[in-house]
Amino acid sequence: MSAPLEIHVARKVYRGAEGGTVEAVRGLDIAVPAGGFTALIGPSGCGKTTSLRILAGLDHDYEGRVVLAPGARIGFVFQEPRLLPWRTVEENVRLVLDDPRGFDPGPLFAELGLDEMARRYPTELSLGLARRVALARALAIRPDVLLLDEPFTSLDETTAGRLRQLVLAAWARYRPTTLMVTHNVREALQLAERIVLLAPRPSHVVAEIPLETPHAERDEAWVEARRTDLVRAHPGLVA
Ligand SMILES: Nc1ncnc2c1ncn2[C@@H]1O[C@H](COP(=O)(O)OP(=O)(O)OP(=O)(O)O)[C@@H](O)[C@H]1O
Repeated sequence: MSAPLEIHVARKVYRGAEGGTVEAVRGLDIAVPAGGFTALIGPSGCGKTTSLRILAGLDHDYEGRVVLAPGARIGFVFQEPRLLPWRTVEENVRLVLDDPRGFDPGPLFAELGLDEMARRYPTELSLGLARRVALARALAIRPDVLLLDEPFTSLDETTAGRLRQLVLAAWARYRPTTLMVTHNVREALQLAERIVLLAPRPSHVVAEIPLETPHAERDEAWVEARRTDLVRAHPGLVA
């Protein structure tokens, strides 16, 4: 199942312990249609993670609103895998489920190349495998909404490429409404149906770029041509 999502943040301010403030977001409005895949790109520190946390209901201290279907299930893949080291891979995934006993990890683990890993502990995994487990944990709840916070950073290009294909395949199969934060324009061009570009802090939307070309037709030449267009159109924001 998919559910549309909207986030409207008039203002989000962080207050430091010593009284200082950081205005992270001002006038941000993003909507993702049900089953869509949107990539969120913006300069470092502009408020992307802040926006995902607000969407996921992890931060209520802001002016604005989030619109989600009642009861929508949200899967969140954080920047770091955040696995419990004293639990096995399978236990880490079961932990987030309402009905862990009714869950058969077989098909999902096979799809993500994790079937040999179920009984391992997170410390035995490479970062790429740990990221796959984090993705499995997010998908296991059959999310209506999938939030991905730079899920491929710090991976070598081969591992990142494989994980991108797994994310794309999972999105195509289950069609959760997906919002992915990334710094990587090529990655956004490969995966998303739309790119939303954010301004430097306090973030707001600068441009929305629809990507209508079918994924199968997005070869390297297409990605490079679109990236060059974006760099020209938004110098300083897209590298
Ligand atoms: N808990 C906090 N307390 C104070 N300031 C914070 C806190 N969390 C984030 N900030 C500040 O708010 C701004 C936005 O942070 P956020 O992590 O959302 O940015 P981001 O776009 O995700 O960054 P990056 O691309 O580097 O991951 C930054 O200037 C950050 O330093």
